[in-house]
Amino acid sequence: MADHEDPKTGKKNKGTSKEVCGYPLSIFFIVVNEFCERFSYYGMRAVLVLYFKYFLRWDDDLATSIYHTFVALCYLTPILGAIVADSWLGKFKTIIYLSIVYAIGQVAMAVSAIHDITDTDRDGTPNNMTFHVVLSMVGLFLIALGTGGIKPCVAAFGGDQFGDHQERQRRTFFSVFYLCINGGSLLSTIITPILRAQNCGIYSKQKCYSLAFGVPAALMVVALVVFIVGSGMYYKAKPEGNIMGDVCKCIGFAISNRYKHRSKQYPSREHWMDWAEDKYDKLLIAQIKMVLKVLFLYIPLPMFWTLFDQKGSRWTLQATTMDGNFGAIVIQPDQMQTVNPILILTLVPIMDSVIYPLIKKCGLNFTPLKRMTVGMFLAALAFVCAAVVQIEIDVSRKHLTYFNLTQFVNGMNKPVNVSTSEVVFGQIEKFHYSNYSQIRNGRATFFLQSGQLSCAFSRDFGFGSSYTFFIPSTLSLGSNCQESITGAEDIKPNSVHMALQVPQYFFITAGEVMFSVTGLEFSYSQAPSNMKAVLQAGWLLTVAIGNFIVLIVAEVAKLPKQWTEYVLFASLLLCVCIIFSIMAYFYTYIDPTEIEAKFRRNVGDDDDDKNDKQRKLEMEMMKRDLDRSDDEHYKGKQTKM
Ligand SMILES: N[C@@H](Cc1ccccc1)C(=O)N[C@@H](Cc1ccccc1)C(=O)O
Repeated sequence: MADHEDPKTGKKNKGTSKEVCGYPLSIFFIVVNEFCERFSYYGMRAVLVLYFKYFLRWDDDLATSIYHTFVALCYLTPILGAIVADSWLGKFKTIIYLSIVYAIGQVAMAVSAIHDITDTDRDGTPNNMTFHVVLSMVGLFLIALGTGGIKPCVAAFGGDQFGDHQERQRRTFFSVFYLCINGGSLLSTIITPILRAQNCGIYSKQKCYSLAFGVPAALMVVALVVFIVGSGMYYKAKPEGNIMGDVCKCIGFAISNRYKHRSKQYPSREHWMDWAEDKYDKLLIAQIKMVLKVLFLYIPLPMFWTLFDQKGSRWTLQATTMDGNFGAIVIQPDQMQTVNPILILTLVPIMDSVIYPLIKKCGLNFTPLKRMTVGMFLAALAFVCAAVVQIEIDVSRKHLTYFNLTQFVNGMNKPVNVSTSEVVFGQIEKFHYSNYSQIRNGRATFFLQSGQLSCAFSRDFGFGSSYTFFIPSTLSLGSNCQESITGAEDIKPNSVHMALQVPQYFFITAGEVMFSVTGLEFSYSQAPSNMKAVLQAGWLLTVAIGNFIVLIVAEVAKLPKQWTEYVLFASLLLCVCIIFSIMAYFYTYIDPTEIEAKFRRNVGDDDDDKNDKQRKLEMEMMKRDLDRSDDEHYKGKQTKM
């Protein structure tokens, strides 16, 4: 791509690569890269807990804690990636290097799941579990570093490809980007569990975790290759030195200088950051003000993610107490989560092409911060729906889980062994009964074996039901178990249907579209040019904090009824939403490029005395614009909430 120099800013122009329908061709490679990367991440995550539980043989508590620690790490590492990108390597190289780390991590996970490597006695189970545990932990650490590290860079790098004249296209890009994330995650959350359920192995056949991790690993390699192929077409903004170090030093100097001049004899300055002017460049101070303004606005945001991320935990647990029978198909509780990406794929185009233009036609200025406020409100509404569904479940609930309890009574004059592919009832002595065992809902096949007698029968199980099966005394070699074995329903299945969760999924996803898609673009558009990735990382940090709040609130509140916890979260978000709307009201949108350009121009004009007055005036205006949120001066370009 040929970069052109902007005579005003002195910087390389972007948005000048080959264009297709007004979009830079380079973004095609970026969105395909994101699709493959998200496939890789969500696909691996979908089977991770089961890998811990069934392959590494950890208990539920350990599996859950390591899983959440991994997810939290994935949202903390963006800061690292952003600092490396903005201060040292630039976004392009950071994405390449960290993608390699990421792919190595995925391959390590796939290798760690090959049981044959240490299965020396060839019984189908690994003999050196330490090898598998260590390799998978190393793999997960590399993945967290890779996925988190590149996350703020890819979105910001995509935004960088657009020129100033392509603001509308850039907004559409962030929507398409979000669609790709959800397309990739939807496919992978459907495919990897299917791959896991296959049997594979050299000496003995086991559930194929290596394939379930191997395919995401391959997709990560594809993501990297696609990104490299687009290399010649990208606009690559150069990193501007250790910007984070400069920012910290500048803030530190402003604070200490302000403290040194605390006496009343010194005139006050408009903004506390202005105390850094004695030593630091005005442009850097202006850029720091821009970042601080946005970061201040971020303070209430973690509460949104606190509610959002409970889809995967609380809502899935809620689904386990519901009836997932949809006639032709039976939906498992964890499969309900795919409703989110499905709705995203439908709602993003509807919002972009119908709802937002319609609102605009009605003369309403639906600014990004207004959208985010509405998004928060919708998420709170989703939790009100979840509370109503929970009350419905509590009223009608017969049983606590989506497993069904099943026992056998052996009426034969000899012992019998009963098992399914997942559960072993063990040997039931003659005229005895077995303990209750948990059977998954849906269709289950039981295998009976007693001496020469061997037969099977299948039954459908409703959610949360309990059954007793009678093995008749007449059962003998050649009997048809399907007909001979009778069952009695001790407890009726759950009666509240999983479809009732659809409204809460709808509201939380509509909220996500308004909040998350908009926030992603807002974080990009309001960041100074040299801190785009840093602000993306700040945005992702709100996700990490939101996840910690879930743990804290659930631990501290310890409410006896689940529905009251949902109401508590809805109320908290509603309060936060009101606070955010007030903060947003006082926020003035800025155009960082324009402000930076003016600062640069003024530095360039330094020795031009004729422009001195004009320069001073412009600088004052820009400073005022950054300092005072009620400033209406740049009304054309910069609007309020
Ligand atoms: N809607 C989610 C993807 C998802 C897919 C399957 C189950 C649950 C979620 C999404 O778009 N995620 C984005 C943005 C995001 C959202 C929450 C926390 C961090 C980022 C993503 O980049 O993964």
